[in-house]
Amino acid sequence: MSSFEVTGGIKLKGEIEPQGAKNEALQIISAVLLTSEKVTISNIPDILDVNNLIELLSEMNVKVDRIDRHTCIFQADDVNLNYLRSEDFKKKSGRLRGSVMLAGPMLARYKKAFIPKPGGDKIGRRRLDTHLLGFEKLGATFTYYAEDGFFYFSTEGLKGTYLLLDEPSVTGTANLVMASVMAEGTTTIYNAACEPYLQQLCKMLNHMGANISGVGSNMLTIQGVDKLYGTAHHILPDMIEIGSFIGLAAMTQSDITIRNVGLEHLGVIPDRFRQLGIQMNISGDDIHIPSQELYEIQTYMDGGVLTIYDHPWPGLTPDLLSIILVVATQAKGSVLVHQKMFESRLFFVDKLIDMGAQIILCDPHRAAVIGLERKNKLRGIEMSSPDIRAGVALLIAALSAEGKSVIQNIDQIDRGYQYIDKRLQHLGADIRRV
Ligand SMILES: CC(=O)N[C@H]1[C@@H](OP(=O)(O)OP(=O)(O)OC[C@H]2O[C@@H](n3ccc(=O)[nH]c3=O)[C@H](O)[C@@H]2O)O[C@H](CO)[C@@H](O)[C@@H]1O
Ligand SMILES: C=C(OP(=O)(O)O)C(=O)O
Repeated sequence: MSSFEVTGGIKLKGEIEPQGAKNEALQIISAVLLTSEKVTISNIPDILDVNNLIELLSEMNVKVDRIDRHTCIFQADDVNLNYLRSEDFKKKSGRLRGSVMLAGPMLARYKKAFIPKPGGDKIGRRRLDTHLLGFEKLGATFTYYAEDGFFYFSTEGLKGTYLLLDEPSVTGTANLVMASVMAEGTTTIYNAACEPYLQQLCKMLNHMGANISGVGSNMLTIQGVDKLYGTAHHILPDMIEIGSFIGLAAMTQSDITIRNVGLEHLGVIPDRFRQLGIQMNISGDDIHIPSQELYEIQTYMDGGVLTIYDHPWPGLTPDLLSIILVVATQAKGSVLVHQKMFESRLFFVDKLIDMGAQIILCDPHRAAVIGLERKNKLRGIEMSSPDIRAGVALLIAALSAEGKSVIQNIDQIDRGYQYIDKRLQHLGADIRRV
C-alpha cells in the first residue's frame, strides 16, 4: 500500500477548487437505480469510494457511460438482480459505507434488496437500525444471515406510512426517501437528517418526477408516484474538503483561495473555523485565507473555554472535528473537542502527541487541546492513517511540521480526497506518493 512522504514547514500559496461532495455523490449515484431512463451526473469526485460504487453498478449491469472522470451517464434499464447474491457483490460492497444506499432504490423498484456488512471508516459502532426499522415500517421484511452479516429484504409492495426515525441518520434518511418515492400513498419522515447531501438528493428526485416536500427540514412528506424519469444533476462542492483546506491554510500559515465553495451550503462550517481565530475573506463564492502569524481561539461570552462538538445538520458535521482538532494544536488558547457521534474517532491524537502537540484525551469522545501558539513546531514522524478524516488531519500536521513525515495507509485518504498529492504540490507542498 502507498504512503505519503511529506517535508513540512513550507508556506503554501495559490488557488484550489474543491471536488464534488463524496457523501452527496454516494446518494445520488445510488438513486440512478430508481429509473430505467438515463441520468447524467456531473462534478463526480474521482475518489476510491465513488469509483467503487460506480463499479458495483456496472457489475449490476447498469450502463455506465463515463463522459470524463467527473461526468457520467447511467442507465439502469436491465439490472442483474442475481449479481446481488454473489460473493463478488458481498466483497465489493463491503469496501464502502455508501453501498448500503443501494437497498432503498432496489426495494422501491425491484421489491428485494441486500445489505452486506457495510464498509467505511472504522470509527466506532455504526448501526443500521434506522434503515432496518424504516424499511420494516414501509412494509418490507428482512432476514439476517449472521454467518456473513448479510441482510436480505423483500416486500409485496411498499406502502407509505409515518416514520419517526430512531436518529437523524444521513444514509438512513437517504435510503428511506429513496424507498418511499414510489411507495403507495404518503410517507412522512420525521427526525429526518437534512444535510445538503439530502437536500440535493430530494431535489434530484423531484426533478425525476417524485413528490417530496419539506426539503431542508427534519420533516419530509413524500407522495408516492408510479414512475421516475431521467434527469441531469450537478453535485455540490465537498464541504468537508473545503473545511479541510481552511484548516490546512491556517495551520501552515499559507495564503490560499478556495474557489467556488457554494457558500450558501456551508452552514456553520466557516463560523467554527472563525471561532478558532482563523481569518477569512469572502469574495463572491470564493474563500480567501490570508497567511496568519497566529490565530487565537475565542472563549464563550462569559470567558469560558470553547467546546466544539458535532451535531446533525444544521450543526457541525462530525467529519470536520479531526481537522478542527489538529488546527487547534498551533492556536493561541484552548478548546475542548467533543466528538459525540463516534466513539473511536479521536484515538489518532496519539500521533499528534508524538509530534509534540499538547492534547489531553479525556475519554474516547473528548479531547482538550492546549494550543502551542507556534512557540514550538510539530515534529515530523512516521504514522499510519486510521480513517479518512484523521488521515487528512495527520497530513495537515505533517505539512506544518519540522522535518519529514511518512503517512502510511493512504488508501484511507484516497477514499475521499481527489488527487490530493498533486493538488497540494500545485500549492507548493513537498509531498510525494511512494
Ligand atoms: C457515506 C456517508 O454519508 N457517510 C456519512 C454519514 O454516515 P452514516 O449515515 O453512516 O452515519 P449516521 O448518520 O447513520 O450516524 C453516524 C453515527 O452517529 C450516531 N448518531 C447519529 C445521529 C445522531 O443524532 N446522534 C448520533 O449519535 C449514530 O448512532 C452513528 O453511530 O453520516 C455521518 C454523520 O454525519 C458522517 O460521519 C459520514 O461521513
Ligand atoms: C466517515 C466518513 O465516511 P464513510 O461514512 O463513508 O465511512 C467520512 O466521510 O468522514
